[in-house]
Amino acid sequence: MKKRVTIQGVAGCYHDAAARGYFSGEDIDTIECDSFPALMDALSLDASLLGIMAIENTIAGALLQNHELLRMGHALIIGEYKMRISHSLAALPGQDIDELTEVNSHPMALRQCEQFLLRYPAMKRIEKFDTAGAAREIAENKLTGHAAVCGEYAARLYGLNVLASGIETNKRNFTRFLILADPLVAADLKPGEKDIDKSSIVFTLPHSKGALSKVLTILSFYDINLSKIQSMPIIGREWEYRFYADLTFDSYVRYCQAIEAVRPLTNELRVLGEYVECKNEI
Ligand SMILES: O=C(O)C(=O)C[C@]1(C(=O)O)C=C[C@@H](O)C=C1
Repeated sequence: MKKRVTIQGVAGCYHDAAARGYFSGEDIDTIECDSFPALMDALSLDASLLGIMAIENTIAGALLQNHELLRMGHALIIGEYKMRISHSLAALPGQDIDELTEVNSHPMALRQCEQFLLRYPAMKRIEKFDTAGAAREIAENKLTGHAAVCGEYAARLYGLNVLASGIETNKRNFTRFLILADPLVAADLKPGEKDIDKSSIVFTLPHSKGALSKVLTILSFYDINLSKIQSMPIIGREWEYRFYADLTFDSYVRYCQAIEAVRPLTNELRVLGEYVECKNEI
């Protein structure tokens, strides 16, 4: 059966491209959603849907709210995809860069182009729900004076003219996306144990001396590499934090042992998914 993947954004956005990249060789349908919470709602209403969600970018940093959405939702991570993001400035054909008064895009995309945009103070930055959506709106409503920060593919798809390309602050601009599925579907699509080499977990810690250090020491004892750790404040429990960690490892058995060893030292430990690390970084 053809896979249906919910994306944040409209046709031509980076989520669309990442979904097609992850499932390359397969004919998939992408389902448009206008926000990350809407994407999670769509996943919880239809267990047959898959989802794709950006989680961090090498220039703009983590999408913090998406960590919380993952924790609160019931979908599991079944894979990840890292994609090079290259932005263009696109406007209606015939428009000159000096005529532009407004630039529209996804907040993460605007942040990734900060230095380029600083050169054009006359252009007011307006956040939109996605890059391709911003391009489509300009094209459909014939908005002169407006530009979109979007991918070249989106500019072409909606008939806009590219005024500048490669406008991201740093060329090493990558976004990491997570592939999500309902737990029942995840059980079917999940890689075999010998292929799993990455896991994402979330936990809280008691407020005691060395609590985090003890967890990290145990992980290291089991040869688990901590590829990322992100803390988030716990709302309602002032100055307490929740930790999101990505673990990479060679042995699934050792990883399972490590999880059981750290469990008694943590509170509310939850495995958000076990999957194959994406190696297409460069
Ligand atoms: O607006 C888009 O095209 C998206 O897919 C969103 C998004 C994001 O959420 O970070 C995806 C990748 C880029 O980092 C910029 C924007």
